Amino acid sequence: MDGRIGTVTRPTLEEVRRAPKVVLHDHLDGGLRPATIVELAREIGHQLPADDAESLGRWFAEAADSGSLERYLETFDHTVAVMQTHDALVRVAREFVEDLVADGVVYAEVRYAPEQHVESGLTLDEVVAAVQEGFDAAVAAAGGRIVVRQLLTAMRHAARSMEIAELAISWRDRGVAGFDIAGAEAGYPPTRHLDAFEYLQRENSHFTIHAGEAFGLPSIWQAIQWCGADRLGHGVRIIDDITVADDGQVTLGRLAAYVRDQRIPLEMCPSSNIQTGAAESMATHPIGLLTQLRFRVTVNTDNRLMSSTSMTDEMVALVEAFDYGWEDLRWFTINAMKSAFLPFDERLAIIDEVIKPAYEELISGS
Ligand SMILES: O=c1[nH]cnc2c1ncn2[C@H]1C[C@H](O)[C@@H](CO)O1
Ligand SMILES: [Zn+2]
Repeated sequence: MDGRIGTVTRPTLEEVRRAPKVVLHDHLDGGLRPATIVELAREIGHQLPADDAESLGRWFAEAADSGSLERYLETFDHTVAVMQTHDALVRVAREFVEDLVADGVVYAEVRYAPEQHVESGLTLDEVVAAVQEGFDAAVAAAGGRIVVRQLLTAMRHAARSMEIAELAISWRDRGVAGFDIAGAEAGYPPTRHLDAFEYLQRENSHFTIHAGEAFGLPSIWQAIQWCGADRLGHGVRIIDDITVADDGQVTLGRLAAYVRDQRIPLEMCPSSNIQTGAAESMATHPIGLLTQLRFRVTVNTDNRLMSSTSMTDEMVALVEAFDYGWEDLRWFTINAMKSAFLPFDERLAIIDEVIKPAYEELISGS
């Protein structure tokens, strides 16, 4: 494919890979290299559903393609199992960032739940330190081509969110930019963790909440209006508060209007949504309408291993589904950088010095 459709030039896979990209929603335990899982599992005697890297990669993609968030989440048992020691965490974190660099990502917020990595005796603090060590090594090796921050996730079915929020604050100047809750959404509303969110607000910290993925508007409403989320993880179901009449007239309900008016960032993860049943297909994914309505849409991978994807692949899939061009990809990228949990001057520097000049060149050359 040479990228030309009629007279319009479509961004090609290789061009998109070279373009600077920003990811705000990418799980550390959802982005291991299959070959690394095989090696680490062998070291600790963990039984995997496949023995070689290629079949294991395929197994993850197929098992995660289940149409249900709960079943999708079961696949993490195998990644979390091999991430229980200092050395394993350092390695996984280092390789994760190496893969982001190779994919052209210039800024990443990487999340995981420290409470899931203490089975072999590491403390929560040691878990965060090991991940940071891996990130630092890969960032140094990349020579400044990427900036990476951790987001600490608490599992919504568990009861350790306050502890994890305190951990995020204790690491706030050492690589941790914020907090999140994840896991099964139905039955576990965000308000269960209100004390943690209120604590973070009092600390002038930042957090995002997985909401509006496997459950609808009440989850989004609670995340924003009760818990004070800065961003929404997924947020796809905000579409339930938008009506499009036969004549194309669009009406926003009060919650959708609030999300758009307040420029609340939506961390959209199209491929993941198709696997968990939150969206039917790329072509019908709500990201199309939400982009058209100028919500603050960002594009993310969620779990590169389970969705067998990358930032480049997500962008290219959107280009193919919605005929997006460079201006659209730049808009997604700047939206994401504006929404990062990084100080304003640092966000601006990446937008002005890295993102804009690169897209300017891509746009003028297309
Ligand atoms: O998309 C998701 N929704 C809810 N939970 C998720 C999603 N992707 C990953 N997780 C869970 C499984 C991981 O073990 C955990 C921490 O990264 O977060
Ligand atoms: Zn997620």
